[in-house]
Amino acid sequence: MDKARRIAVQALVRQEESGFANLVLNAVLEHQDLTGRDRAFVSALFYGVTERLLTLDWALTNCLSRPLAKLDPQVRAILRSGLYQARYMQVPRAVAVNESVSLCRALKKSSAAGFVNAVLRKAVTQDPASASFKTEDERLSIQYSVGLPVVKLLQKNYPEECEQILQAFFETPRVALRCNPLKTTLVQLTKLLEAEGVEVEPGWLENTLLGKFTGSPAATEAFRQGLYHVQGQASQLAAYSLQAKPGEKVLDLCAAPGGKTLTIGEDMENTGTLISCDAVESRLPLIEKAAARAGLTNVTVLHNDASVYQEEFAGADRVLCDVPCSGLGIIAKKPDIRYKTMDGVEQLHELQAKILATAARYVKEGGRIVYSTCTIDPRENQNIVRAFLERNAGFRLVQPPFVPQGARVEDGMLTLLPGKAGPDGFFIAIMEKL
Ligand SMILES: C[S@@+](CC[C@H](N)C(=O)[O-])C[C@H]1O[C@@H](n2cnc3c(N)ncnc32)[C@H](O)[C@@H]1O
Repeated sequence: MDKARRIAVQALVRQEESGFANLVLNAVLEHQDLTGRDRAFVSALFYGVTERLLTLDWALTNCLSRPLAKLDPQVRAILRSGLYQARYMQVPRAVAVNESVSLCRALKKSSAAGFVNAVLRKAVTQDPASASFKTEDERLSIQYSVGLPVVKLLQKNYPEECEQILQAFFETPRVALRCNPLKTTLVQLTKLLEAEGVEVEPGWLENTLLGKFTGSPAATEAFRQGLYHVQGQASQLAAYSLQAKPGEKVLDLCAAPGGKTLTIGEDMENTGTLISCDAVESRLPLIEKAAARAGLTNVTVLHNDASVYQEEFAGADRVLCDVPCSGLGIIAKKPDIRYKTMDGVEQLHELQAKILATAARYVKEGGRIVYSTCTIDPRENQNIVRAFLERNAGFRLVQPPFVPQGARVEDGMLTLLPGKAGPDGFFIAIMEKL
């Protein structure tokens, strides 16, 4: 475990210097010879610290006479990881403190050992739930470890639900799976997964299962055989909302890594034409591999910018615009999003509007567009769709084919709030061309 703690600290230092949590952790773990248990510990500690960063830093700052930012990066990471273990990992306080002190020595920071010991002993007693803050936004930000820009946005748009949403960002739900009806049935898949030790229960939609895995959901024999793919229930609902039929021409304009492409291709019973594109070329093999594993041969994967018109896409029956977005609905899965500044959102709104406007030129009469995001910022959702409909009188909103319990429907537009309607925040609008 000593090695696991050291590697987690190295990953935390690396993350402060650059980049996305998952990329940093994968890079750090790549060349390490660790047992499965140690690997899981590194991952839990690294993601846990990332997830609780503002709370941890608040507690540490209360026990320091100089700014946390001025400390040596390794010492800072040791303090954060020691405090996280004591507060959130059921590691006894004395063990978390002593291991952190030993880590100082192992990382040649012996001069900081006494300091780390003293700060951690004090910091473990700090609790934001019983502390007082200048404003309610500040309390929510520290207690739920979400940056102020995101807290303000949630408070403004969802004053009643804000705290419930923030709480939901800490929850780890069962893994949602989409059964591949081209290769198996739900009954067969259930049996196979249970035989592999996975507990399952039915999900919202006909081919959905919720699984409790002990390891990776991509490590089962059933997964290798392409009998299912992993896809959040809200995401499955977005693909289902397209109601793609066999033999049709369907476009998935922002498709990587391909989750919705698979669901749509299966709904089309592997017939017709499904054009699956993404603007990031390096992500296209993800779609290709997933489609091959699922046994789909009706998918054409293309490198394409969805905001630029392509003549060959015209005459489509259905178009999915699962546009790039701020991702505020999936914070539980991507802890980096907690600390988004929301700078540059206007450019994102422009791109989203352009993709939808371009999609509208592809769809034929009686066909439909699904516009979806994994965010709950109305500026990326309702505002984009309403502005589009104002400019395009030939389209109308269609009621969703399934409304999960707790979801909101406004003029047919569906909003799922985390903790209210499933674990993920999501937006789905279905528009039909008259
Ligand atoms: C929300 S993700 C799509 C998830 C995917 N639909 C799925 O279910 O697996 C958005 C995708 O849009 C892509 N993207 C960003 N800008 C784009 C653009 N201008 N045109 C097409 N794709 C774009 C990103 O690379 C990213 O893969």
